[in-house]
Formats: sequence, structure tokens, C-alpha cells
Amino acid sequence: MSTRLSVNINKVALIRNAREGNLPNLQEVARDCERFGAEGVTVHPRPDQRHIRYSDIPLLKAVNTTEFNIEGNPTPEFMKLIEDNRPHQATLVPDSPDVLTSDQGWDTVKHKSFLQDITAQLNEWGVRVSIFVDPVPAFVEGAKAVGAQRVELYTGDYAKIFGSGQPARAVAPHAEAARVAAEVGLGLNAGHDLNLSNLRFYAEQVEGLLEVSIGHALIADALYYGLSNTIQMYKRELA
Ligand SMILES: CC(=O)[C@@H](O)[C@H](O)COP(=O)(O)O
Ligand SMILES: NCC(=O)COP(=O)(O)O
Repeated sequence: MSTRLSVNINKVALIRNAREGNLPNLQEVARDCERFGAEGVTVHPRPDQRHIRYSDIPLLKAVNTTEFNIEGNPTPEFMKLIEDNRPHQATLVPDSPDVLTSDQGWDTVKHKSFLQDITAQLNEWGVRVSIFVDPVPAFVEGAKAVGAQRVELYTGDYAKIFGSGQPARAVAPHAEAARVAAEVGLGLNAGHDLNLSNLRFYAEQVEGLLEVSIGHALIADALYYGLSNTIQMYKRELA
């Protein structure tokens, strides 16, 4: 089973927002990411709409031919966005509005009742639910308990520890969390700060990885290698 690459286009939207107008055209970039081999498009509309705007979502949905994954904290505004646009997957992330970037996953034990209600509503709308968690077995089990179909393991700490030259220590908790996910029957996604240096090792060591969503490093790499070439480079790391 190969791991799907979902390209997160937040940073393309950040460049677009730096000026009036529509350059780069987000719809075109999303369509081209798929044409270049992406097996999904991911966006994370934040409340301040610093990059992805709520108005982008229906336009991106209209051109999506692979999988559309919308990430975010399940606020009423987020839930309305999901109800109106019905992406394939909603990834629930516990970010506060002012956070620079996502930096932790859910405590699915402490927030069981809330996540249970949100998950049930999303499933009722036909949307697969993935819950963003740190690689902690209890939080993986908690995601199953709230009725989610998948977990997305937060790989920020993995990237930091890998980058400090300790790959085995970096990946160990993720390999264990993946085993727990398989045991309880949860699908497994992963993301945050994955890049061309740390991706292959992660995918080789973490069993049953269905999807990685990658944005920041991939878009930065595309400045040097071009978007088409870069997407192919990332897919080769997953082959
Ligand atoms: C949830 C996660 O780790 C990322 O998907 C997040 O979308 C990154 O958000 P920024 O692009 O705003 O840093
Ligand atoms: N869920 C992770 C994601 O979509 C992209 O994270 P990053 O590669 O921008 O750090």
C-alpha cells in the first residue's frame, strides 16, 4: 500500500494575499498539483484568513478531482464551511486563533464529549473525520472512542528531533502510535514539517501510513525545483 501525498496549499494563498488580485491563482495551482501527481489537496483556513480564505473553499472544491482535506479547529464557522462544501475529509486541529502554526494535537480523552458530537455531525454530512493528535497511544485510542475514522499524527517534534541527528528517537513514538491505530482500527495520516530529508525514513518506519499532508517545505522546495518536479520528488520519497 502506498502513502498518498496531499499537498497543503496554505503558503500559495499566503503569497496571493500579499497583493490585491489573484496571483498566484489558487484554483489553478490546486488543479496543477493534481495534474503533477498530488493525490489530494489540503487547506487549513484559519480564523484570521491569513492565507486560505473561506471564499477559496467552494472554488477549490469545484476543481478537486482527487481528495479534498480541510483542516481546522471545529468552531461554528469551520463547521458551516464543512457543511456547505462537504470535503472528503475534515482534519480536526486544536489550534487557537492566534497560533503561528499548528503545534500540538488533541487531548482526545479530556475533550471526548466535544469531539464525539463534532465527529457525529461530520459523519452525518458524509465527511471522513481525522483527528490531529500527538503520537500518544491514549490519544489515538481516544480518537477511536469519539468515532473518528482516522488520526493524523503531528510530526512537528519528529522533524525537530530528526533534524538534530536522532532519527530513531524521533520516529519511535510514531511507530508505536501507528501500531495502536492499527490495533483499534483507525486509519493513519501524518503531517507537519515533513520534508525531503525526513519523509522517507518516516514512511519506512511507520506502518500503515495512508496519507501525508505536506505544505510548507514542499512549497519552499518548489521555489528552487518547480512545483511539478517537487511533487514528483516528494512522491519518490514515498515510493
Ligand atoms: C495541521 C498542520 O500541522 C498543518 O496542516 C497546518 O495547516 C499548517 O498551518 P500553516 O500553513 O498555517 O502553518
Ligand atoms: N497536516 C499537515 C499539513 O497539512 C501541512 O503541514 P506543513 O507541511 O505545512 O508543516
